[in-house]
Amino acid sequence: MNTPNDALHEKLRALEAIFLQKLPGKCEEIVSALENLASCPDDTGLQHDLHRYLHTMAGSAGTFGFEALGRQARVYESRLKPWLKDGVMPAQEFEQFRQQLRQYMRAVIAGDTPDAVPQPEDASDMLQPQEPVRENRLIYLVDQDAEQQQAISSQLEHFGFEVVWIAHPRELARAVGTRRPDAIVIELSFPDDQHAGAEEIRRLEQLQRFRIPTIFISASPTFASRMLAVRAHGDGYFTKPVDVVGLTDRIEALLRRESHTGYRVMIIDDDVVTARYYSTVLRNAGMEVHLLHDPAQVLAAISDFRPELILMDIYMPVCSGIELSKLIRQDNSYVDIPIVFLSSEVDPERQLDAVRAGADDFIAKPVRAEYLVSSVVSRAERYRTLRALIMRDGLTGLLNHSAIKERLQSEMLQAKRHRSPLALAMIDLDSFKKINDSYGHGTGDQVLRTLARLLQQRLRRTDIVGRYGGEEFAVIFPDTSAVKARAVLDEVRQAFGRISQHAENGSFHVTFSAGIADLGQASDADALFEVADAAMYVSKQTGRNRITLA
Ligand SMILES: Nc1nc2c(ncn2[C@@H]2O[C@H](COP(=O)(O)OP(=O)(O)OP(=O)(O)O)[C@@H](O)[C@H]2O)c(=O)[nH]1
Repeated sequence: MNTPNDALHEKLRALEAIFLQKLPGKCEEIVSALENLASCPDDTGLQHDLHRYLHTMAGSAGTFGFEALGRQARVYESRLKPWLKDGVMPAQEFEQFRQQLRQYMRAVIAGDTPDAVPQPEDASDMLQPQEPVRENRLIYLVDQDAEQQQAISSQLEHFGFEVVWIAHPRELARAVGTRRPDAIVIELSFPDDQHAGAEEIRRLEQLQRFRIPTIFISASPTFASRMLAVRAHGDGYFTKPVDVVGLTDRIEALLRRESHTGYRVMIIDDDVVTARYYSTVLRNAGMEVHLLHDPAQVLAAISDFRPELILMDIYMPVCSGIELSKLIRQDNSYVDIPIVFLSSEVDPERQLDAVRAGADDFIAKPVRAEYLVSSVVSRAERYRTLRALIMRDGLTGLLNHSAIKERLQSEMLQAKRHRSPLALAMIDLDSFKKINDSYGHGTGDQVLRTLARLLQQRLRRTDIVGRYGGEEFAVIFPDTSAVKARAVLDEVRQAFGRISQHAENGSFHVTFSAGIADLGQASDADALFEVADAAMYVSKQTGRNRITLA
């Protein structure tokens, strides 16, 4: 049976085969650039053409296992460089350079070079296959208390989790072996064994050799019991009666931390085969990759794809990578996207130029697949964390007021460009003042978090949810008509109304009112917010707990 690693291996082999097939053509390009230059040695355009071809060869050959060829191309590239700087080519030296390079390229075309047999790096050995993304997150709830099990299950299910109940820790290992859950919620102690929950989790970790995020629940608030959970590598500890909203929060936070992949990476490189090689490696590590071969499209591509990291080559035909980073950095919204040069440039001066132009890092080609993945992950992760701090609302974790406004503006532009529909919903909690007054501000905050999470869970990943103000939320539905958005949001409205909210002095239910506007009803983001807001007020005036189309 084919494993995911076999599949990656096959893809990389296929790309290597394409490189090999194109190699003679690339060598011919170098030879003809060389001959053009020989006929017109003072033409700086021709000098740069030859340099670019050699530079690309130096970077790509090593990547596909032709290490000696890559090294050799780099030697020729560095011999050419001082001439490029001064614009002068000493005739005799150039003639010697020309003879040697031509002879070497002919040998490569004939397959006579020291690395006629490529020894590609085996990227597949370094990468772990990724688990496919599952929409419904699975929780195993190991609990003997039927009443508590019922309360936890029904709340978690409201938030889109699939909950499977397991009556005793001894049944857990078999269940995990059959279907691995995203998280486990387990009682620390069982009547027949005080430590059964903690012990089973430790045993499972040894058996499976991987960690499943685990939260313990217990009647005991003591230091000793908590320590038992710590020693079983528990990620959370809740005492009974369990605060289900807090438990859901903790599970969400744990699962967000686990899924650190999925970063959006844009690769800008005119060398199609090399770019595909890197994209295959990154995709296999769970990232979303957008390949851009034409630098002139960069701003539209960034606005569409919203990369969390840009990898680019320094030498491209239309403009240099350094110029391109300056162009990207001119736009205020893109000053903080990490830009990493992936290039065979070895000249520290040029590397410094790149850093001055706003690059964050420099990865020298050829690069090991494992190194590429870890450099990308660490930079993209930091960017995501910083963005989250700047753009997210502290209470709900949703986009804050300015971020959702900015996002609506860019989504509207994009929708107009692609002639696709878009809807905007404004949502406002009903009689929220009364909830704060009756149950306290803390309980009010809990309700806000509950709605935030429900919206995130029930809507599509592509829908964008923000906290517009106090108890007001906004949802952008890209590619969706207002009528369709109303149908989807109405399901959320009904589900929200069914959730029972808990406070120290009792349980209660909350509803919301909403208004939905359509892209065609306004020309900019501010105006569209106003249209949706006015529709929301109609819902309030006509009895609340309803949705009105503008
Ligand atoms: N707990 C909490 N309350 C907030 C927050 N932001 C705003 N509020 C409260 O939300 C309430 C909004 O009340 P109103 O604007 O009078 O509206 P309402 O009571 O929801 O009534 P309708 O909107 O007419 O259904 C105020 O009491 C605010 O103090 C917050 O971050 N946390």
